[in-house]
Amino acid sequence: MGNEFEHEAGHLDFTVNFLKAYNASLSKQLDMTSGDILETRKALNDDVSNTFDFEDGNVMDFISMVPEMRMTEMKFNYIEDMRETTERLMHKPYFGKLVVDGEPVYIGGATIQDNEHNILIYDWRTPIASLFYENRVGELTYRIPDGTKIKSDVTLRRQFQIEGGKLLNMFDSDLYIGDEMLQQLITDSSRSKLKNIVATIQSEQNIIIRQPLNQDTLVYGPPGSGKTSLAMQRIAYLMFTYRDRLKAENIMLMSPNEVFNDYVSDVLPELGEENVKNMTFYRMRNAFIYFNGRRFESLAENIQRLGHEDASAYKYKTSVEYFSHLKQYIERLGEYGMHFRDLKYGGKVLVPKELIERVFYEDLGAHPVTRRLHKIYEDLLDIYRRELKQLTGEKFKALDESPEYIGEREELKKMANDEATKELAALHAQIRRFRFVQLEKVYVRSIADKAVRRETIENIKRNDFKYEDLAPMLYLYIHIIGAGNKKIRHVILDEVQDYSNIQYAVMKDYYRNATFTSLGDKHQQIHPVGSPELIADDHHVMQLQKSYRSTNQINDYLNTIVPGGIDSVSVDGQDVQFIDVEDEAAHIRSMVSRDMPEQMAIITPSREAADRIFEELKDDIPGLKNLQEVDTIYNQDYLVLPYYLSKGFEYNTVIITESSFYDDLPLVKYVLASRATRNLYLLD
Ligand SMILES: Nc1ncnc2c1ncn2[C@@H]1O[C@H](COP(=O)(O)OP(=O)(O)OP(=O)(O)O)[C@@H](O)[C@H]1O
Repeated sequence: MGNEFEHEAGHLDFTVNFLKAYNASLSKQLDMTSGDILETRKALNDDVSNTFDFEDGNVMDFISMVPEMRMTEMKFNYIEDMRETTERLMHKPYFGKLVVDGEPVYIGGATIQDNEHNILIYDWRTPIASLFYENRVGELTYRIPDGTKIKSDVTLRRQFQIEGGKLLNMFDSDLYIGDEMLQQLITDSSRSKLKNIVATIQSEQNIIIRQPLNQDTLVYGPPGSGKTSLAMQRIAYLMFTYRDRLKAENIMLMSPNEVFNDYVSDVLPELGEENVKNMTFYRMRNAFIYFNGRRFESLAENIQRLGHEDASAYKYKTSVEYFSHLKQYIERLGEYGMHFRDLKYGGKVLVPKELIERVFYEDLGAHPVTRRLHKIYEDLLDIYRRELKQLTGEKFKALDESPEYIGEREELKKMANDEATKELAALHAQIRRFRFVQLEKVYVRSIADKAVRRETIENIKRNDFKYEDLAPMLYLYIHIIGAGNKKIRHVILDEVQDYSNIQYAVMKDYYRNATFTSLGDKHQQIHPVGSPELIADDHHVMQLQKSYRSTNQINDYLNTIVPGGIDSVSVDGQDVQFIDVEDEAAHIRSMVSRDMPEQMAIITPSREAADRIFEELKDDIPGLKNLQEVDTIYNQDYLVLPYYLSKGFEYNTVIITESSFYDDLPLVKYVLASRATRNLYLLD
């Protein structure tokens, strides 16, 4: 082994030196290329005057220079990318090695070739690197992009611990007896944000990461099984494997809340990739200008309200029965059930709703519903344009005749047009936003339950839309008026159990060019009511079993809440502490004065309780932050937060206050307790 270690240390030195030299030469090339770009730009400035002149031919000069400029800039970007990659790799060129059919294969963060095109390092996402994540040696196979399986004889699998370009340790796993690197990572709680797991991806996780792009995948797994980590690794894998057609702007990460995006934001840059787009279900409504000015309850407000209010409307609107009723209702809208609003302007009705209805059902009756509405939209825009023209004419005449306005005719015309446009802005907006369709009424009529319907009407009158109204209303909009984002090709959706079937359908139908990777855990329910299980028969469903986050003691406790939920792959720690206290703040104060944890989350049963305990502790715990519903920045080691904001995160130490609050909400308790990596305290 001693010799082997020296041999590997020597190989590492060689690789690091190569990377350093490569990096230096790239920096030089970069200077030269940026010089070229500056020169071309200067030449352009000198040769082609600012005012293009076709006669002079300088427009043609300009056009002829474009391809060259583009080539130079592409070259610049490529060199810049490679320079960044070599910079990143210099500190840790690789983390693993295989010997495949007698040849060494080093695996790291990017593929690097030497001057003779020998591959020094294989990117972890290349097909052959997949063998590394089988976590064993022997006769193994991997798949190449055309689907062919390649049989290989793997005689060595080695993991390296490398820091600052120096080899610290290495482990051979010729027989899989446990992953020492993984154990070391599990005990590392030095960072508060999610980290990448590229060096220790487990074989069941590897299969999920490498699922093909063209299918919908649904992954279930217990707390700590790496779902969020996989989501991020999978994005990196997809961007690499399908790089010719999938860029960061084509991938959407659907997050459970706004802070979550910040929590995961380090992973992709660390893997050398750009962060992708992000969205929450609640934020999706902003893309529908119809709903501007409508106030929808947020998810956090919904959770708090339904903690103590009757939830029958919520249950009805998230039910599978209502969803199938809604779909049937939409199908019949072509014959009856559409509702319209008068198109009004300045207190007078310009186009009465009866007329719109007649055009919709009679004149355009042969077309699909969405087509009919778009035809009406065009007709109404024509009417708007006519009104604008007429009003502009009247205004112009008035200005022209007024002795106060002396100006050029063109100036007066513009003034008249501006004034008329302003006056008709509300009319224009009604049309542009499709407000002539009375979507609220269509929605209300789709509700078969009388009591729920009555309650919904009252809420709508007060402009008080509930969270559970959002999904059916967006669904109606998408299917009646039509809306969608065609640019997104893949959606990664975390915490899938938190979405109802209607919500899921809204996302699928809105991102209609995208396939989905959805991940979640049926047992992690933070909502007091929850939603029926997702029906996703057409998805490729996969199940994770093992959990890597919490100590065995915490996992044992979690298994008392959901028996058999977790297969713990972890380390031992201290027992879970159940503590009866008079004064929770005083207890926490004395706890941290004895021993300040590296990170800590104090999780409370409500916003009020969070505010209270924060006030009591803020002077004792420097840097303590009271996490808010609207926060978008996660970066904090000491947090107080109400339970419904804790989704997806993890902390070295978790203190759950007023823990008996969750006695009737065992699945909420399950989520909160599973946030702890090392120490869990349940106070009461
Ligand atoms: N293969 C792995 N190697 C190292 N660490 C891992 C691995 N898989 C998961 N982890 C670690 O386990 C912890 C839990 O991972 P993650 O948050 O991705 O799980 P999750 O399934 O999304 O959890 P939850 O459903 O509870 O939110 C993280 O600290 C992550 O780094």
